[in-house]
Amino acid sequence: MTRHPEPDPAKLAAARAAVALVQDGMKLGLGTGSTASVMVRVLADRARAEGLRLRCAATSLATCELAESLGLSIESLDRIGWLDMTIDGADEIDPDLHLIKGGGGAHLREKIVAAASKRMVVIADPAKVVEQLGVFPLPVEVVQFGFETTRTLIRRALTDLDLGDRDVLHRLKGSDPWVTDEGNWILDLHLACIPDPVALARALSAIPGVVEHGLFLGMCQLAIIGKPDGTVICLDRNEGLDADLLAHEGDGL
Ligand SMILES: O=C[C@H](O)[C@H](O)[C@H](O)COP(=O)(O)O
Repeated sequence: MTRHPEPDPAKLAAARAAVALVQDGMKLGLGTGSTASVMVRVLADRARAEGLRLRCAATSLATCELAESLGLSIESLDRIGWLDMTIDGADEIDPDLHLIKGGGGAHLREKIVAAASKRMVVIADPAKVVEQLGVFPLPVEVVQFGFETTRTLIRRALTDLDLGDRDVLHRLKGSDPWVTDEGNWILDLHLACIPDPVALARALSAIPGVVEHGLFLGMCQLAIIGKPDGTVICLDRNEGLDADLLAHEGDGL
């Protein structure tokens, strides 16, 4: 039997709290990434132990493979239809619960699944909580055709938004382009800060070769931040971020 390393306690705490929200009969979206993988394991354990009848859609081939290997049955999103809840990770979370996602290149499918869900719950460790988005490079999925043209149009958009002359880097896997589950490439925008995420999202979406960017604005209703001591802080979009959490940001809590 394959042994898996002990999960990070903060991620595990967040995953357990999110899985506690799952009810029998629910239709679920399963996110992608290291935190979402912990959640899939916790979910599979609970589903097995309690005999939960769940219908799940995966946000990536990797999550699909993991979930099925643990006994969760995965169906296509279109077959399931609208979902009760999606549980996913994030690369950055700001005080309005706006997110940067796509560090693992899955943000296109993740956004489609989140848009099909009544509720998007994000799970993360404290390092993901920021006062302003943008330190994490913003992933943008682009079609391969006209790649350099699209990159130039993105650079122009950044200049128009006064974001300066920033690196717009082609994501690689070794020396080859990173290819998404949908067969596209990714540009990582090293912006340092994003003062107006709404304006940037609008500008990027208007560029023809852009398939999807990693800004998730107004999609997440609840963020569950796990702490290394096993406790969690829940951040509801309507209530804003916990001041203590922001004060501890960066020092590992
Ligand atoms: O493309 C990947 C996803 O958006 C992930 O949910 C995000 O990158 C967070 O991943 P992790 O939990 O591994 O930090």
